[in-house]
Amino acid sequence: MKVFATRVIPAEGRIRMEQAGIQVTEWKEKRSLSPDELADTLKAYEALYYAGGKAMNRDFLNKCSHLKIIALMSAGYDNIDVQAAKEIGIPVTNVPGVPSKSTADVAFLLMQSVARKAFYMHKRILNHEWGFSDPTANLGIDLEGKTLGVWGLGNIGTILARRCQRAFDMNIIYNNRHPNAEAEKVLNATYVSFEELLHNSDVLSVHTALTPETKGRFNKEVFREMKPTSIFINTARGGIHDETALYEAIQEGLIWGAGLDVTNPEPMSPDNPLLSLPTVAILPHIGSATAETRGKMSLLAAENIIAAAKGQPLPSLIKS
Ligand SMILES: NC(=O)c1ccc[n+]([C@@H]2O[C@H](COP(=O)([O-])OP(=O)(O)OC[C@H]3O[C@@H](n4cnc5c(N)ncnc54)[C@H](O)[C@@H]3O)[C@@H](O)[C@H]2O)c1
Ligand SMILES: O=C(O)[C@H](O)CO
Repeated sequence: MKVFATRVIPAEGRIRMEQAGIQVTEWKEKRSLSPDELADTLKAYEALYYAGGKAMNRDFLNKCSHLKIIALMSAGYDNIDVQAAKEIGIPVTNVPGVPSKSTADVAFLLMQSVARKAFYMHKRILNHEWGFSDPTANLGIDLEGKTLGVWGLGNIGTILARRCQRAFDMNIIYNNRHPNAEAEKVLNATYVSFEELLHNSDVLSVHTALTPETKGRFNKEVFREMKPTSIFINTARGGIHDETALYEAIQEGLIWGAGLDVTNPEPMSPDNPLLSLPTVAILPHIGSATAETRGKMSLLAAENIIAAAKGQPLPSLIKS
């Protein structure tokens, strides 16, 4: 089988495929191929190893109906029309659960960074503005004993909740499509309505997928319902919050601050006013970016390709 990868992929995954006799070609340029360029390129391949790039809509998928598999090297699959792929007959796989710990760690990092204005303090040092002696200056917020609200208590939300409970003895509330009895038992978490989540969270962390239902959900009206001392965290997808509304909400004191690993669009413009706020911490979508996790993600995507080549059941086929 001949596989085209949309980026240079971690060696673990590439070597695994090569050992299985699969020929892997990687797109090595920094710019992403346009959908038309990618569709043209794929005429010479039987499988797509998607490690980032442009969104894959029905029109693109129709042009690639010969593919035996599209293997995503991500947990999220909002970048592809899975329903269209199913109708066209292209199986799509992802890497569910593999990036969860590393991504929960980034959410944990962001909430502490916002609570203590860490990114802003770093910028001040670079600007020769170290010298604060006033005991009322530089004040942050303690997280100990506060309430973490998780929107979407799945793989990542559950790990974050456990981290917060162990490190800061935080109380856990959550809202999910369905109550999660197992998590409630392990975390002593309480299921609440979306409105209660907004009203009662000191830190509100978003972990749902980006879907038509979650898109733009965190708008000005929603931020208005949150505590003025609360911290908004999003490591899921930038499309879930409205960035202008988020900026206004912090400026107007509707919430205390925000930590984002995902923005809308990506990359975020360096001129975005959010970047100038002391209680904001923004990272360039690095949730899964550790050597260990990226290696494991690349391996599971490779295993899916190998299974497709052998005509075996795919380890992590997206069914919906
Ligand atoms: N920043 C990163 O690098 C990074 C890494 C991995 C995943 N992600 C993102 O994080 C998301 C979550 O990943 P996960 O592995 O925890 O997924 P998951 O499927 O295990 O958990 C998502 C949870 O959200 C719930 N949910 C979905 N829609 C909802 C809604 N409208 N209201 C309430 N709850 C809803 C689901 O029931 C589920 O419990 C992914 O979809 C992906 O977009 C980001
Ligand atoms: O969904 C994921 O796994 C990450 O966001 C990387 O795309």
